[in-house]
Amino acid sequence: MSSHKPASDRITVPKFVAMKRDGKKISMLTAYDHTMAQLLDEAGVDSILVGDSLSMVVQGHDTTLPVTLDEMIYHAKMVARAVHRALVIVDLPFPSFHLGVYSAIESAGRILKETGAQAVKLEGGVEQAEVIAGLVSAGIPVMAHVGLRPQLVMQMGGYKVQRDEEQLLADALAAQNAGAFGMVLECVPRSAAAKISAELTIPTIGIGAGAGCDGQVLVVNDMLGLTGGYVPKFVKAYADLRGQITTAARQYCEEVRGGAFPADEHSFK
Ligand SMILES: Nc1nc(=O)c2c([nH]1)NC[C@@H]1CN(c3ccc(C(=O)N[C@@H](CCC(=O)O)C(=O)O)cc3)CN21
Ligand SMILES: CC(C)C(=O)C(=O)O
Ligand SMILES: [Mg+2]
Repeated sequence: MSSHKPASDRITVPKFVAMKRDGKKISMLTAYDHTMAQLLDEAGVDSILVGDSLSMVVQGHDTTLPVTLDEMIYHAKMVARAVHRALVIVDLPFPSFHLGVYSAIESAGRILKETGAQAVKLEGGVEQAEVIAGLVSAGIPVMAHVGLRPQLVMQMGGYKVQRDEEQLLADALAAQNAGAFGMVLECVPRSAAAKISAELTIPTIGIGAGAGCDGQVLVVNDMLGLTGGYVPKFVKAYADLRGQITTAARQYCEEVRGGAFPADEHSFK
Protein backbone atom coordinates (compact mmCIF):
# COMPACT_ATOMS: atom_id res chain seq x y z
CA MET A 1 0.00 0.00 0.00
CA SER A 2 1.52 3.34 -1.01
CA SER A 3 1.26 6.54 0.99
CA HIS A 4 -0.95 9.35 -0.26
CA LYS A 5 0.66 11.82 2.07
CA PRO A 6 3.33 14.14 0.70
CA ALA A 7 6.84 13.40 1.86
CA SER A 8 6.91 16.82 3.57
CA ASP A 9 4.61 15.43 6.27
CA ARG A 10 7.33 13.12 7.47
CA ILE A 11 8.93 13.91 10.83
CA THR A 12 12.65 13.65 10.13
CA VAL A 13 15.37 13.75 12.76
CA PRO A 14 16.03 17.50 12.20
CA LYS A 15 12.28 18.25 12.45
CA PHE A 16 12.09 16.21 15.66
CA VAL A 17 14.96 18.25 17.15
CA ALA A 18 13.40 21.55 15.95
CA MET A 19 10.24 20.81 17.93
CA LYS A 20 12.14 21.64 21.14
CA ARG A 21 13.35 24.97 19.73
CA ASP A 22 9.76 25.72 18.61
CA GLY A 23 8.36 24.87 22.06
CA LYS A 24 6.27 21.97 20.74
CA LYS A 25 5.94 18.98 23.09
CA ILE A 26 6.86 15.67 21.46
CA SER A 27 4.56 12.63 21.78
CA MET A 28 6.10 9.17 21.51
CA LEU A 29 4.68 5.68 22.04
CA THR A 30 6.08 2.22 21.53
CA ALA A 31 4.72 -0.13 18.86
CA TYR A 32 5.78 -3.64 17.94
CA ASP A 33 3.61 -4.57 14.96
CA HIS A 34 1.95 -3.23 11.83
CA THR A 35 -1.62 -2.78 13.13
CA MET A 36 -0.62 -0.78 16.19
CA ALA A 37 1.93 1.32 14.31
CA GLN A 38 -0.67 2.20 11.66
CA LEU A 39 -3.18 3.23 14.35
CA LEU A 40 -0.66 5.37 16.23
CA ASP A 41 0.67 7.02 13.06
CA GLU A 42 -2.87 7.86 11.92
CA ALA A 43 -3.63 9.25 15.38
CA GLY A 44 -0.75 11.70 14.93
CA VAL A 45 1.90 10.40 17.31
CA ASP A 46 5.15 12.23 16.52
CA SER A 47 7.49 9.29 17.08
CA ILE A 48 7.15 5.52 17.35
CA LEU A 49 9.69 3.52 19.32
CA VAL A 50 10.24 -0.15 18.60
CA GLY A 51 11.39 -0.70 22.18
CA ASP A 52 13.29 -3.68 23.53
CA SER A 53 10.40 -3.71 26.04
CA LEU A 54 8.93 -6.04 23.42
CA SER A 55 11.00 -8.72 25.17
CA MET A 56 8.59 -8.40 28.12
CA VAL A 57 5.42 -7.05 26.51
CA VAL A 58 5.31 -9.22 23.37
CA GLN A 59 7.57 -12.18 24.13
CA GLY A 60 6.68 -12.64 27.82
CA HIS A 61 10.20 -12.57 29.24
CA ASP A 62 10.91 -11.20 32.75
CA THR A 63 13.44 -8.61 31.52
CA THR A 64 14.45 -6.82 28.33
CA LEU A 65 17.67 -8.85 28.06
CA PRO A 66 16.57 -11.88 25.98
CA VAL A 67 15.33 -10.12 22.80
CA THR A 68 17.82 -10.46 19.93
CA LEU A 69 18.91 -8.03 17.22
CA ASP A 70 17.26 -10.26 14.58
CA GLU A 71 13.99 -10.15 16.54
CA MET A 72 14.19 -6.36 16.92
CA ILE A 73 14.69 -6.10 13.15
CA TYR A 74 11.73 -8.43 12.49
CA HIS A 75 9.42 -6.19 14.54
CA ALA A 76 10.91 -2.92 13.26
CA LYS A 77 10.17 -3.97 9.66
CA MET A 78 6.48 -4.47 10.46
CA VAL A 79 6.30 -1.09 12.18
CA ALA A 80 8.24 0.91 9.57
CA ARG A 81 6.07 -0.53 6.77
CA ALA A 82 2.98 0.97 8.43
CA VAL A 83 4.30 4.41 9.31
CA HIS A 84 4.20 7.42 6.98
CA ARG A 85 4.55 10.42 9.30
CA ALA A 86 6.10 9.50 12.65
CA LEU A 87 9.84 9.23 13.30
CA VAL A 88 10.55 5.52 13.78
CA ILE A 89 13.28 4.74 16.31
CA VAL A 90 14.53 1.24 17.19
CA ASP A 91 16.18 0.15 20.45
CA LEU A 92 19.60 -1.48 20.14
CA PRO A 93 19.13 -4.62 22.25
CA PHE A 94 21.54 -5.94 24.87
CA PRO A 95 24.44 -6.51 24.03
CA SER A 96 24.44 -5.41 20.37
CA PHE A 97 26.46 -2.24 21.07
CA HIS A 98 28.73 -3.39 23.90
CA LEU A 99 31.58 -4.87 21.87
CA GLY A 100 32.91 -1.52 20.73
CA VAL A 101 32.13 1.04 18.07
CA TYR A 102 32.62 -1.47 15.24
CA SER A 103 29.95 -3.86 16.52
CA ALA A 104 27.59 -0.99 17.31
CA ILE A 105 27.84 0.30 13.73
CA GLU A 106 27.28 -3.24 12.46
CA SER A 107 24.12 -3.61 14.58
CA ALA A 108 22.71 -0.13 13.99
CA GLY A 109 23.65 -0.28 10.31
CA ARG A 110 21.59 -3.44 9.92
CA ILE A 111 18.62 -1.71 11.58
CA LEU A 112 18.75 1.25 9.17
CA LYS A 113 19.46 -0.89 6.08
CA GLU A 114 16.93 -3.65 6.70
CA THR A 115 13.97 -2.05 8.48
CA GLY A 116 13.15 1.39 7.08
CA ALA A 117 13.50 2.98 10.53
CA GLN A 118 15.24 6.37 10.74
CA ALA A 119 17.17 6.18 14.00
CA VAL A 120 18.37 3.95 16.82
CA LYS A 121 18.28 4.32 20.59
CA LEU A 122 20.77 2.92 23.06
CA GLU A 123 20.92 2.88 26.85
CA GLY A 124 23.78 4.94 28.23
CA GLY A 125 25.38 8.35 28.65
CA VAL A 126 28.98 8.89 29.76
CA GLU A 127 30.03 5.26 29.32
CA GLN A 128 28.52 5.01 25.82
CA ALA A 129 29.72 8.43 24.57
CA GLU A 130 32.37 6.90 22.32
CA VAL A 131 29.86 4.50 20.77
CA ILE A 132 27.35 7.31 20.22
CA ALA A 133 30.02 9.43 18.50
CA GLY A 134 31.06 6.48 16.32
CA LEU A 135 27.50 5.81 15.19
CA VAL A 136 26.90 9.51 14.47
CA SER A 137 30.09 9.72 12.41
CA ALA A 138 28.76 6.80 10.35
CA GLY A 139 25.59 8.80 9.62
CA ILE A 140 23.36 6.94 12.05
CA PRO A 141 21.10 9.16 14.18
CA VAL A 142 21.27 8.12 17.84
CA MET A 143 18.89 8.73 20.72
CA ALA A 144 20.45 8.12 24.14
CA HIS A 145 18.66 6.72 27.21
CA VAL A 146 19.62 8.06 30.63
CA GLY A 147 18.32 7.45 34.17
CA LEU A 148 16.78 4.02 34.73
CA ARG A 149 18.34 1.66 32.19
CA PRO A 150 16.38 -1.60 32.15
CA GLN A 151 19.30 -3.42 30.47
CA LEU A 152 21.21 -2.98 33.80
CA VAL A 153 18.51 -4.82 35.78
CA MET A 154 20.87 -7.63 36.81
CA GLN A 155 23.30 -5.10 38.33
CA MET A 156 20.58 -2.93 39.88
CA GLY A 157 18.50 -5.81 41.22
CA GLY A 158 15.28 -4.11 40.11
CA TYR A 159 13.76 -1.05 38.47
CA LYS A 160 14.39 1.94 40.73
CA VAL A 161 14.08 5.71 40.51
CA GLN A 162 17.50 7.22 39.68
CA ARG A 163 18.28 10.14 42.02
CA ASP A 164 21.97 10.92 41.51
CA GLU A 165 21.56 14.36 39.90
CA GLU A 166 25.24 14.85 39.22
CA GLN A 167 25.46 11.51 37.40
CA LEU A 168 22.23 12.17 35.47
CA LEU A 169 23.46 15.56 34.24
CA ALA A 170 26.89 14.15 33.36
CA ASP A 171 25.23 11.34 31.34
CA ALA A 172 22.89 13.76 29.56
CA LEU A 173 25.68 16.20 28.65
CA ALA A 174 27.99 13.39 27.51
CA ALA A 175 25.27 12.03 25.21
CA GLN A 176 24.57 15.49 23.77
CA ASN A 177 28.26 16.25 23.27
CA ALA A 178 28.75 12.88 21.56
CA GLY A 179 26.15 13.87 18.99
CA ALA A 180 22.92 12.24 20.20
CA PHE A 181 19.87 14.00 18.69
CA GLY A 182 17.72 13.41 21.76
CA MET A 183 17.41 11.23 24.82
CA VAL A 184 14.97 9.29 26.92
CA LEU A 185 14.98 10.18 30.63
CA GLU A 186 13.52 7.23 32.51
CA CYS A 187 12.38 7.18 36.14
CA VAL A 188 14.08 10.30 37.48
CA PRO A 189 12.66 12.91 39.90
CA ARG A 190 10.72 15.58 37.97
CA SER A 191 12.90 18.41 39.32
CA ALA A 192 16.07 16.76 37.99
CA ALA A 193 14.43 16.02 34.64
CA ALA A 194 13.28 19.65 34.30
CA LYS A 195 16.76 20.94 35.12
CA ILE A 196 18.41 18.61 32.59
CA SER A 197 15.84 19.49 29.93
CA ALA A 198 16.53 23.21 30.41
CA GLU A 199 20.27 22.63 30.24
CA LEU A 200 20.22 20.67 26.96
CA THR A 201 19.67 21.88 23.39
CA ILE A 202 18.39 18.46 22.25
CA PRO A 203 14.96 17.14 23.28
CA THR A 204 14.41 15.00 26.36
CA ILE A 205 11.63 12.40 26.20
CA GLY A 206 10.47 11.47 29.67
CA ILE A 207 8.99 8.27 31.05
CA GLY A 208 8.29 8.59 34.74
CA ALA A 209 10.23 11.87 34.64
CA GLY A 210 7.51 14.51 34.96
CA ALA A 211 6.13 17.35 32.86
CA GLY A 212 9.38 19.29 32.53
CA CYS A 213 10.65 17.08 29.71
CA ASP A 214 10.40 18.12 26.06
CA GLY A 215 8.28 15.08 25.26
CA GLN A 216 6.77 11.93 26.75
CA VAL A 217 6.91 8.24 25.94
CA LEU A 218 4.95 5.27 27.31
CA VAL A 219 4.77 1.58 26.50
CA VAL A 220 1.62 1.48 24.37
CA ASN A 221 0.26 -1.70 25.99
CA ASP A 222 0.41 0.04 29.39
CA MET A 223 -1.46 3.20 28.34
CA LEU A 224 -4.14 1.16 26.53
CA GLY A 225 -4.79 -1.04 29.58
CA LEU A 226 -3.50 -4.12 27.75
CA THR A 227 -0.69 -5.09 30.14
CA GLY A 228 -1.49 -8.15 32.23
CA GLY A 229 1.13 -7.99 34.95
CA TYR A 230 2.68 -5.14 36.91
CA VAL A 231 2.23 -1.64 35.50
CA PRO A 232 4.60 1.11 36.73
CA LYS A 233 3.18 4.02 38.76
CA PHE A 234 4.02 6.58 36.07
CA VAL A 235 1.55 5.02 33.60
CA LYS A 236 -1.83 6.63 32.92
CA ALA A 237 -4.47 4.29 31.49
CA TYR A 238 -6.21 5.95 28.54
CA ALA A 239 -8.28 2.84 27.75
CA ASP A 240 -9.22 -0.54 29.21
CA LEU A 241 -8.54 -2.80 26.25
CA ARG A 242 -8.10 -5.89 28.45
CA GLY A 243 -11.67 -5.41 29.63
CA GLN A 244 -13.00 -4.80 26.13
CA ILE A 245 -11.14 -7.73 24.60
CA THR A 246 -12.22 -10.10 27.39
CA THR A 247 -15.86 -9.03 27.02
CA ALA A 248 -15.74 -9.42 23.24
CA ALA A 249 -14.06 -12.83 23.38
CA ARG A 250 -16.55 -14.11 26.02
CA GLN A 251 -19.50 -12.93 23.94
CA TYR A 252 -18.09 -14.60 20.82
CA CYS A 253 -17.65 -17.90 22.69
CA GLU A 254 -21.23 -17.72 24.02
CA GLU A 255 -22.63 -16.99 20.56
CA VAL A 256 -20.68 -19.80 18.93
CA ARG A 257 -21.82 -22.22 21.63
CA GLY A 258 -25.44 -21.00 21.46
CA GLY A 259 -25.57 -20.84 17.65
CA ALA A 260 -26.14 -17.06 17.46
CA PHE A 261 -22.96 -16.63 15.43
CA PRO A 262 -22.73 -16.81 12.47
CA ALA A 263 -26.07 -15.32 11.38
CA ASP A 264 -27.13 -15.55 7.71
CA GLU A 265 -25.51 -12.16 7.03
CA HIS A 266 -22.12 -13.61 8.03
CA SER A 267 -22.33 -16.45 5.51
CA PHE A 268 -23.06 -17.01 1.81
CA LYS A 269 -26.22 -18.03 -0.05
N1 LIG B 1 5.16 -2.89 30.49
C1 LIG B 1 6.32 -2.22 30.70
N2 LIG B 1 6.27 -0.89 30.90
C2 LIG B 1 7.39 -0.17 31.13
O1 LIG B 1 7.30 1.07 31.26
C3 LIG B 1 8.64 -0.85 31.17
C4 LIG B 1 8.63 -2.24 30.93
N3 LIG B 1 7.47 -2.91 30.73
N4 LIG B 1 9.78 -2.95 30.93
C5 LIG B 1 11.04 -2.27 30.90
C6 LIG B 1 10.99 -1.07 31.74
C7 LIG B 1 10.89 -1.38 33.23
N5 LIG B 1 10.15 -0.26 33.71
C8 LIG B 1 9.84 -0.05 35.05
C9 LIG B 1 9.36 -1.07 35.83
C10 LIG B 1 9.07 -0.89 37.15
C11 LIG B 1 9.31 0.33 37.74
C12 LIG B 1 9.01 0.45 39.20
O2 LIG B 1 8.62 -0.47 39.83
N6 LIG B 1 9.21 1.60 39.80
C13 LIG B 1 8.88 1.78 41.19
C14 LIG B 1 9.92 2.61 41.87
C15 LIG B 1 10.57 1.79 42.92
C16 LIG B 1 11.77 2.43 43.61
O3 LIG B 1 12.30 3.46 43.20
O4 LIG B 1 12.16 1.87 44.61
C17 LIG B 1 7.50 2.41 41.30
O5 LIG B 1 6.99 2.54 42.38
O6 LIG B 1 6.89 2.70 40.24
C18 LIG B 1 9.78 1.37 36.97
C19 LIG B 1 10.05 1.18 35.63
C20 LIG B 1 9.81 0.64 32.65
N7 LIG B 1 9.84 -0.21 31.47
C1 LIG C 1 10.01 2.66 27.43
C2 LIG C 1 10.99 3.00 26.38
C3 LIG C 1 11.73 4.25 26.67
C4 LIG C 1 11.93 1.88 26.03
O1 LIG C 1 13.12 1.97 26.07
C5 LIG C 1 11.33 0.61 25.59
O2 LIG C 1 10.11 0.52 25.32
O3 LIG C 1 12.08 -0.37 25.47
MG1 LIG D 1 14.14 0.09 25.81
